[in-house]
Amino acid sequence: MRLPQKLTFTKMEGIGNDYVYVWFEDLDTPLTDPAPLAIFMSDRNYGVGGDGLVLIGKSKKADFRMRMFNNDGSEGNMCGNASRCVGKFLYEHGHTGKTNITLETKSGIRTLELTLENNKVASVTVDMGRPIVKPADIPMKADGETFINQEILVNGSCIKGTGVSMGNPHFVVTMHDIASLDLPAFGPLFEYHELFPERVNTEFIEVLSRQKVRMRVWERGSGETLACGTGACAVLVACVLNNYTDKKATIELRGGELVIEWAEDGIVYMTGPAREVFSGEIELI
Ligand SMILES: N[C@H](CCC[C@H](N)C(=O)O)C(=O)O
Repeated sequence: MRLPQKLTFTKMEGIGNDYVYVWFEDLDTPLTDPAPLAIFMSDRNYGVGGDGLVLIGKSKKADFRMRMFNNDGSEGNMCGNASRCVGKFLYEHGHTGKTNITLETKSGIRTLELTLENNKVASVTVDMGRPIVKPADIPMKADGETFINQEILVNGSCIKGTGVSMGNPHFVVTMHDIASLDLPAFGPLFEYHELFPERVNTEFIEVLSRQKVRMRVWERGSGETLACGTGACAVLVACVLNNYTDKKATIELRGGELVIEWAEDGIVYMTGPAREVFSGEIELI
């Protein structure tokens, strides 16, 4: 099935992590390789503009399915901010009347709990699954059962960090004054570090209290974004493993705040807003 000449899209953002959303009835057949479409649609000069592209469609295993692509065209296994926006899109564009939706992702089936205000989706709570901390499964080229506050050599400097996967790989680094970090220079040194065979999303954090953490993120495949949902979850998990915070905390990101809880059932829950910016139609070049 070929791509249509014109594509209807919806631009949405989850605390500033903005993606272009496209509904495809069947996510397997419409595109042989979605990467070029993701690169074009994400382009802030020649396309719609965003941190990436999210395709939404029907699923054989859950209510719906999403596939997300970073703005370099690489496919991510899970996207926390996008999953909240998908919930809002599905409800407000008439694809469902349910406020409890199951969503098939590359990292497993997630549950979305929509909170309505005046029949609009005000916030969404997502079951983000169980964190993975064994280095081989993150994946990281390191032995052992965990990689907690251990050193890696970055550009000649020893940097301590904690490895966590939320379906996608994360490395959490505690620093002073993250606002002054030159992320465009520093971020790629982690993203392409030899320790991470599938690259990595890196979070740089300041612990403000046992209930609040400030973070910036350099995302695999998208660079610095204003927010990263899976990253916020990885930060909470890393902070609990290092006894920096309680098992529920507010994560302050450049684009806004997320409440993350690592519950007694072992699942990490993320709660936050989702917003539709505009919809439109674009001629594919
Ligand atoms: N760049 C990530 C995917 C997007 C994650 C982030 N935007 C989120 O909200 O979780 C990766 O390649 O693993």
